[in-house]
Amino acid sequence: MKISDAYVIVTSPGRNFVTLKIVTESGTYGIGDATLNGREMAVVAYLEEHVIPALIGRDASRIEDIWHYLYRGAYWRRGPVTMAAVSAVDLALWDIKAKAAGMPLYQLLGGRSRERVMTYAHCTGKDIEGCLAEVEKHVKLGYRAVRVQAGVPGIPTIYGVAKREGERYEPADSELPAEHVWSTAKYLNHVPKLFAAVRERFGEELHVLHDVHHRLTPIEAARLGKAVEPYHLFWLEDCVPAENQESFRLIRQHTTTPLAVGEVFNSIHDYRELLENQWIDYIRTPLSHGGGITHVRRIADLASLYHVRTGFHGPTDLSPVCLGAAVHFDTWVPNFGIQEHMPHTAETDAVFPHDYRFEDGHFLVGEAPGHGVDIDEALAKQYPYKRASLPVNRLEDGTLWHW
Ligand SMILES: O=C(O)C(=O)C[C@H](O)[C@H](O)CO
Ligand SMILES: [Mg+2]
Repeated sequence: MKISDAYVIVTSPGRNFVTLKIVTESGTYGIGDATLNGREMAVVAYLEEHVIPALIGRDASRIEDIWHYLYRGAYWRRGPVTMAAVSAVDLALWDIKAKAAGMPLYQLLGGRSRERVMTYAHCTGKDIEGCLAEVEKHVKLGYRAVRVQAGVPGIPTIYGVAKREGERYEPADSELPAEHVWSTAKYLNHVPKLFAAVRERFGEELHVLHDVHHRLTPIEAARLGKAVEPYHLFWLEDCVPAENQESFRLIRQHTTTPLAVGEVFNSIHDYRELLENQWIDYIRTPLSHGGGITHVRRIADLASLYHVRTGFHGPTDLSPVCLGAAVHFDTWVPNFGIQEHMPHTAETDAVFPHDYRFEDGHFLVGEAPGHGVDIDEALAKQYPYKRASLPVNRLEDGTLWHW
């Protein structure tokens, strides 16, 4: 099982994706997602300059040892670029191990814990009516859970809302960062009205989620959590920037709205106080940013001690490789909660053939050995990399804020 070759494939079938391919002497190969939205080429450089040369000749079956070699052995630990690279190696090695065992990945992890994986869709509108129309569309498609984000009067562009009605939301929409304007007061006054309208139109059964995208202070987040309690959200996501884990103590003291955190985390250490103090309800770190299966399953196990469940990040800026591996993980992990689902474009799906399926608001895992996702390298070459950046956010007086 010696690693004989490894290389990076960058492709942009509608948006940029970075894929690591690891090949063994026997010809068995695995692929991992190394995409970090807006910072793709930083991960490519880290992989090509520092990781791949050290992988050649190693035993691909020693996943645990290679993980520690890349994490502990690097001296410069953690951080999104490093951990995206480590994650890609880990996902590719689990793919190889499962293929060598002739098993779908979920079997290797411990087998099925459920028949299907509940997903949530993004529903966005420039105003409440537009958003309700999107919810209606997604309920008809079979979704049991929807994330709702609507434009706020007086704020020209806002996180999570598509530029045109009916289009998909794409955050990395310009070569250099676009500048958005933010008003906490306008937002806080508007959001409860959105949820009141959703409950009135769709009743009590639909699971409803919302992403604050790190924009509030702890006391503002506490106010929002309390204000939306009557609409019993499935979760309120990233209500404050979480570098200071202690912030969640205050939020938790004020509200029973469930809290989800962690799409920008990349280590179990980012979660320790949040979990041990039972300040959150869902962990969001995707396999392609949190150190792959080897590390994220440790986070999930720690979370399970505190009744915390998984709700992995699943925007279009994670490739089908990450999503495919996530569907295996979600099928196995005992403390599964929900899986985010933003459908990829047809071009992306063609570059990454896969055997996971979407049906009736759920993902169904495939039975092919490995994680079930491949890359068509010839097709990938037809879509060259294009620089794209995430926006920045400023308060109305010009102060730089959290995007
Ligand atoms: O899907 C979500 O919950 C997000 O917050 C999406 C992020 O904005 C996106 O992944 C940034 O690259
Ligand atoms: Mg989010």
